[in-house]
Amino acid sequence: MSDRDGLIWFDGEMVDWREAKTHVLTHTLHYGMGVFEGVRAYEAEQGTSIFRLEAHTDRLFNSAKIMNMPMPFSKEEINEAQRAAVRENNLKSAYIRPMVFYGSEGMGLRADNLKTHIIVAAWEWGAYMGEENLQRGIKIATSSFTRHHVNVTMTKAKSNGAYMNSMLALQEAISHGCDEALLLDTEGYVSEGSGENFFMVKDGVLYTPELTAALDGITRKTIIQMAKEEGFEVREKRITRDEVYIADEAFFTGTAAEVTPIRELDNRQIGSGSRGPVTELLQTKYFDVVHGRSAKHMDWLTPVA
Ligand SMILES: Cc1[nH+]cc(COP(=O)(O)O)c(CN[C@@H](CCC(=O)O)C(=O)O)c1O
Repeated sequence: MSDRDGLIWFDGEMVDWREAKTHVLTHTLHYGMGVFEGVRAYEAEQGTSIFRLEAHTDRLFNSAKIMNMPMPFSKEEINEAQRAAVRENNLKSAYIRPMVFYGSEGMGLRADNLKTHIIVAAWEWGAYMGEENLQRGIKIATSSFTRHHVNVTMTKAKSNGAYMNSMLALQEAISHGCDEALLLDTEGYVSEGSGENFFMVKDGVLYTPELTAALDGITRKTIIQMAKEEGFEVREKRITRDEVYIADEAFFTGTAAEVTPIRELDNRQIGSGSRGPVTELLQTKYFDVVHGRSAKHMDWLTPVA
């Protein structure tokens, strides 16, 4: 990722991609206290536009507040930094990574006189789990790793260190021939994927876990609103893994994953074993909105030009 042409926004300046470096004694590198966002810009009718920019920036600031990290720039400055990162790199579509970290001003857990730094990088990043899986659906397995306890890791913050749990779960799933992991919470109920929120469909009703241990996903929020606009009932409830086994459809949502159908969990085929009709309808609606093809929700798109 480090050796490429381009520019990265770093503490208020656009710097050469290869020069956007930090010292090996950077505090966040050692202790993992940092917060980040995953945001997407899409080619749209009205030009390249960032999807739900303000919602992502709000969450970034909320994550920093939860971690008690002072923010040295305003929300408006970070919104503009994301627009600039896409625009200055001449990207037609992009995955955008704002990240807030403590620098090398000190070491140790006391975190005295540390300075908060912010970078915003943007690059081309296609379908998170492959174009073919957007239709075919993915194969997942229940993880042996439990999702964070809500009083151990602050799960409403998108914090750097929380993703060791995600990486361990995803690596385990891949080692067992699966595409993704499904993590249960500390009480054994379905929580979310390593980097996605979870939905299932049963008898025409959409179900998604109560947030508790899961990240308050912006795509989750978007799909819930779109589903209700289409007349579907959406219930947030405690879901058990065996309810997923006998579901009619299941899918993940996330900025990177977008709307990814799930065809199998723990060697049990879900419904038809490929993308279901409700999943397809919501996936199509989602892609129409992010590409500016839908009259609805144009306010969710922020042009970068
Ligand atoms: C744990 C987790 N849960 C749910 C979501 C969905 O949230 P939202 O993007 O607001 O709908 C994400 C985003 N995962 C990001 C990180 C992916 C990565 O590989 O890094 C993302 O999708 O950008 C998570 O990391």
